[in-house]
Amino acid sequence: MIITLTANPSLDRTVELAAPLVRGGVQRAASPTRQAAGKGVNVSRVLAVSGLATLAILPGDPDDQVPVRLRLDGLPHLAVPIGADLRSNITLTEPDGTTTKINEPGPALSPERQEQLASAVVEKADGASWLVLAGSLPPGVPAGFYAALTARVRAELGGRAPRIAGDGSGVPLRALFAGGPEAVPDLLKPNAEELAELTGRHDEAALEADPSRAAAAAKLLLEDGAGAVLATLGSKGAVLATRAGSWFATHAPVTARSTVGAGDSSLAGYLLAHSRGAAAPGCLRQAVAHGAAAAALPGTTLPALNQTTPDAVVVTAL
Ligand SMILES: O=P(O)(O)OC[C@@]1(O)O[C@H](CO)[C@@H](O)[C@@H]1O
Repeated sequence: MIITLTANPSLDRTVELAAPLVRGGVQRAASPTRQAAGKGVNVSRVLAVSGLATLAILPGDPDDQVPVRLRLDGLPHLAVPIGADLRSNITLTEPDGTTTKINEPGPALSPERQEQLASAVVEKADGASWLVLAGSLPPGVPAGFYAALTARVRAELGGRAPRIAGDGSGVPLRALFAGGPEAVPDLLKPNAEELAELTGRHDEAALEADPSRAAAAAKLLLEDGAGAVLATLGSKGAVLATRAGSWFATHAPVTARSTVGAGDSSLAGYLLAHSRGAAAPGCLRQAVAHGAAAAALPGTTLPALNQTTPDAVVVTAL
């Protein structure tokens, strides 16, 4: 069982433009779609569609659009009521695959709601194989929320605690490394921008352009205690750094329609392969195959295992 926590879920609204975006103009949308989403929800969706047992934990009232859609979609989830509407995030895609995203802050979570969410996670994580802590934190939630939860899960569950993966950006990820060794995740999944921000090593473009630089930056996070770092590098592929070695993987070119959810799909691909006993290069291969398949799909549409092409991925040791 893989548990995901999305502290700040969203209703993702995607507008596919039939022509390039004209700022200040009026344009007609080709096909608007709405999907219950957020980083952890997306990871759970990819796992579920490929047959892995998963539970998505999130805040949300029973009649909110996000839990309502999750029920209709049949995705196993646990929504902790918060008495407020969840956010709606907007994605604009252009014909050349350019993806523009506008994310709302989300509703504030009171300390009482935060505790309800955290205790639901501790209860459900008991005996799970992985716990994924993913996405931004809504207003009112302290930056150290994921770090404190990681340490609490390990302290309360001891040997029954799952491995913990962190996926997201900015302050909550940095806090994982500031919270002492017991808060550092087993797996971290930054993109190039997040890796640059976390390590202060190079800028995003330099890391995307040069896998060895990305691996060197990822190794700094291993020195800080992370078990493994899966750094996604957009259309270039991804780097996996572990104590046993580092690898770079790249996929044959795909025509991108929307990159939303590509990173979440990569993480899910990694977890799928890991759950099936694959070694590190095999986990990286499936991560990149899932990321590429997601980029070729519209909006926040996410791929099943049989829509991915791991044979089109080349993995090299660094
Ligand atoms: O604002 P956050 O929590 O960082 O990211 C939220 C989000 O952009 O992440 C997913 C894609 O990774 C989308 O489904 C969702 O809208």
